[in-house]
Amino acid sequence: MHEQGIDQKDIAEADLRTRRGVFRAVAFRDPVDGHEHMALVRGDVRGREDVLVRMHSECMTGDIFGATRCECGDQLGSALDAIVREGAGVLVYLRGHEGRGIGLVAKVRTHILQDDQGLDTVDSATAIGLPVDVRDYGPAARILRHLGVRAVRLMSNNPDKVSALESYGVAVAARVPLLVPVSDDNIRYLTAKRDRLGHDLPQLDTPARGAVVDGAPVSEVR
Ligand SMILES: Nc1nc2c(ncn2[C@@H]2O[C@H](COP(=O)(O)OP(=O)(O)OP(=O)(O)O)[C@@H](O)[C@H]2O)c(=O)[nH]1
Ligand SMILES: [Zn+2]
Repeated sequence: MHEQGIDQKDIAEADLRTRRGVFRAVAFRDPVDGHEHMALVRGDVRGREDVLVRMHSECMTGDIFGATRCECGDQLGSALDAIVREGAGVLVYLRGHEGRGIGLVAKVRTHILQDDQGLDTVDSATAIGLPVDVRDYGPAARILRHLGVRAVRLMSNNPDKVSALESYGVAVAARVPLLVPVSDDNIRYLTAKRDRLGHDLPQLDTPARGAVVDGAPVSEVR
């Protein structure tokens, strides 16, 4: 099968100083989905088989405005901190993933149903005739290949993301939990992800809710 690479005209990179550290910011337009995505790269990742990687799905409410009903904003910060601690790694920020791929307006519609009718994150999507998850991880696989990453340690609590990335030919050496503390605001969302979507969220079981993990690569699974 012919494999589509990223054309030089569709990619540009520069150093980016952030509050969390300095990264190489690699902006690229994906040849398949046409979205502009960004990879933040730290350290030397080319040719390595143990690269700490986060594939982060765009969540405007959580990432930009710090909404507390989901844990996206905390995960974004924790993943960058983990990469800085590690000395090397890649965070791929994936556009077009808003609302697990249904878009921002539709996601906010699901919030209305969650708030007014008590539906969870799964039923609130299907209630408006939309799929629960239509994200494509091809762009992440293509930029990781472009960066010369040979295998990754994937920061995620979602086992499906491991198989999705592997289906694009990127080897996943391990899954690294990226757990944020449970709060009154996010407990409904986290519980639904565990019970309906099969995410591995052990912090929901610990009695000392809120005291757990900060995104450090605590223990690697598989
Ligand atoms: N449809 C919908 N999407 C949501 C909702 N809350 C958050 N999202 C989106 O969910 C995406 C993140 O996916 P999650 O299911 O939280 O987590 P994940 O990426 O599968 O797993 P992790 O790697 O462990 O973070 C982001 O794009 C959010 O915009 C919601 O209530 N409804
Ligand atoms: Zn979110």
